[in-house]
Amino acid sequence: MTRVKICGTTSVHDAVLSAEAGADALGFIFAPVSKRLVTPQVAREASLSVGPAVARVGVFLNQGLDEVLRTAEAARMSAVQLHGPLSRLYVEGVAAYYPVLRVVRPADLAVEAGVWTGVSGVTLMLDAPEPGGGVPLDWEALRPHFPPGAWLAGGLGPANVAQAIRVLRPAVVDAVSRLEVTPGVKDPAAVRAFVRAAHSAELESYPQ
Ligand SMILES: O=C(O)c1ccccc1NCC(=O)[C@H](O)[C@H](O)COP(=O)(O)O
Repeated sequence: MTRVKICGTTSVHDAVLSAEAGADALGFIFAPVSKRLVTPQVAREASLSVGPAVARVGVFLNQGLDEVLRTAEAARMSAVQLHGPLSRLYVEGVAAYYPVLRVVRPADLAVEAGVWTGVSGVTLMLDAPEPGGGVPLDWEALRPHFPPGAWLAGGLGPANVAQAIRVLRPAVVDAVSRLEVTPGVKDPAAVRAFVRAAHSAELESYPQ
């Protein structure tokens, strides 16, 4: 079964809502540019409210190593998601402390898949060039380069997630903008429909 990450959690209420809907992971965005920015204090409270079976992913964009590690610790994150043009040394530095999702854009997928495949503690996540923008990717075109075990984001929602899963077979699907009533506030019906659609997607009928 494909697992689900619900990103852009900004309150205890929405953390519990996503967990009760069946989410496997919650994302907390600590990048100051985001409309879904959350404080480490609120993220910590939300993180502790969902129990140990739900992963908590701290999301960062071009932030200093020290800031990433301190924030992830303060917010009780279980993994860290890294966006931006970062050095291999930096990514490996974070991976020494937390499981890392290294986010790559479609144009860089083939090269980055080569760099990170087999590197312990680092998992590839494919996302649109503008994170949190709600724009879907061309899944068919990306299929030859999408590595087993990678995570998928970019314009996913209840209506298209099953098709994305059939084409790319990601380990985890991630979404935010199509699951909100307004940036940072979840739409309960959309969250539930997204988790249901992803968890029940059929893989057999799509040719590999
Ligand atoms: O969503 C944001 O505001 C954001 C800002 C800066 C860095 C990352 C951000 N989001 C990361 C995510 O994991 C989103 O869920 C992912 O980009 C998919 O977003 P969407 O296409 O809106 O579903």
